[in-house]
Amino acid sequence: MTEGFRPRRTVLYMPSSNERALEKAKTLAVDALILDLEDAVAPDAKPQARLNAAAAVKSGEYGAKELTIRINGADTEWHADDLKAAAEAGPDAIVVPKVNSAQQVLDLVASFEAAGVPEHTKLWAMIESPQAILDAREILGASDRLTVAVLGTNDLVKELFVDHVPARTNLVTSLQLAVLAARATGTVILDGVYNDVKNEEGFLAEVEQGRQFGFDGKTIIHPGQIAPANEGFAPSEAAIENAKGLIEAFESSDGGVVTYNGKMVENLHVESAKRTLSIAAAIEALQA
Ligand SMILES: CC(C)(COP(=O)(O)OP(=O)(O)OC[C@H]1O[C@@H](n2cnc3c(N)ncnc32)[C@H](O)[C@@H]1OP(=O)(O)O)[C@@H](O)C(=O)NCCC(=O)NCCSC(=O)C[C@H](O)C(=O)O
Ligand SMILES: [Mg+2]
Repeated sequence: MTEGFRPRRTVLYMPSSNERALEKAKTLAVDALILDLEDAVAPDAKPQARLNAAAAVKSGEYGAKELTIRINGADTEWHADDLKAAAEAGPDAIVVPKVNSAQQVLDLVASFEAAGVPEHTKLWAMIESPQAILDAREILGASDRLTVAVLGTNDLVKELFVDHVPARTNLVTSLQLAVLAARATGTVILDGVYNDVKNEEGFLAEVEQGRQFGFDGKTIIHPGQIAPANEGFAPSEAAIENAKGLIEAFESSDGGVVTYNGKMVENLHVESAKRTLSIAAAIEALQA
C-alpha cells in the first residue's frame, strides 16, 4: 500500500551466513539490503545466519541503507525462530518468500503482531509463483503493512516449467501483471534478480527492460550489478532537463495545452515531470 517515496533502485541480497559479504555491504552504494535467511543459506548455517542478520541490523553501521531480513516461509521449520530474531532486531522490513494469497498476508501481519515485530518494520512480500501473479492485486492490497512487492523470478521460472531466456519473453505477461497490481494498490515493486553475474550487457538490458515496464528498482545479487542498476533506475540528466523545461513551458502558459520540444504537454505530463524531479531529489538527498 502507499508510503512516502524512498529510492529503491538497488536492493542487494546477501546470504546472512557470509560474514565477509555482510562486512563489505557496509561500504556498498545500494539503497537497500536483503539479509537472506532463506534460499541462499544452507540448513546447517541458518542458526548462525540468523544471529548475523540480527547483529547487522542492530549494529547501526549501514548508514542510510534500508535493512531488511528475508525469513523462511511459514511452512518451514525455521520460520518461527527467524520471525522471533527479526522481531527483536527490528529491521525496516521483513521479506517473506512465496506469498500466495491475501489470507496469507493477513496471517503474516497477525503473526508479526503476536511476535512483537515493531510498528516501523514493514512486510515486503515476494511474488514468485503463478498463483501469486494471478492474485497479485488481492495480495498487495490486503494490508497497509505490506509496502513492497519483490518479484522472485527464479522461483517463477521454476514454477512455470520454463527456462531463463533472453529478454524474458516467457515472463513478460507475469512481469506486467505484477506491475499492474502494484500500481493499482499503491505498492512499490522491485524486479527480480539477474543470475549471470559476469554478463554486463545482459544485465544492462534487463535493467532497462525493468525500468520500461515500470518497476521501481531491481533486486541484485552481486556488487558488480550496483552501478548499472543505480544509474538505470534514476532519472537521466536528459529526463531531468526535459522535466524542468516542460514544467516551465506549461506554467508560463494559460494552463491549457502547450507544446514543448515539439510535443504536446497537458497537466498530466506536468504531474509526471514533477514525479521525475521528486525522484531525482530523493536520490540526491539519499546520496548526500
Ligand atoms: C553469486 C555469488 C555466489 C558470487 O560470489 P563470488 O564468486 O564470491 O563473487 P565475487 O568473487 O565476484 O565477489 C567479489 C566480492 O564481492 C563480495 N560479494 C559478492 N556477492 C556479494 C553480495 N551479494 N553482497 C555483498 N558482497 C558480495 C564478495 O564477498 C567479494 O568480496 P571481497 O572478497 O571483499 O572482494 C555471490 O555474489 C552471492 O552469494 N550473491 C548473493 C546470492 C543470494 O543472496 N541469493 C539469494 C537471492 S536470489 C533469489 O533467488 C531471489 C528470489 O527468491 C527468486 O526466486 O528469484
Ligand atoms: Mg525465490
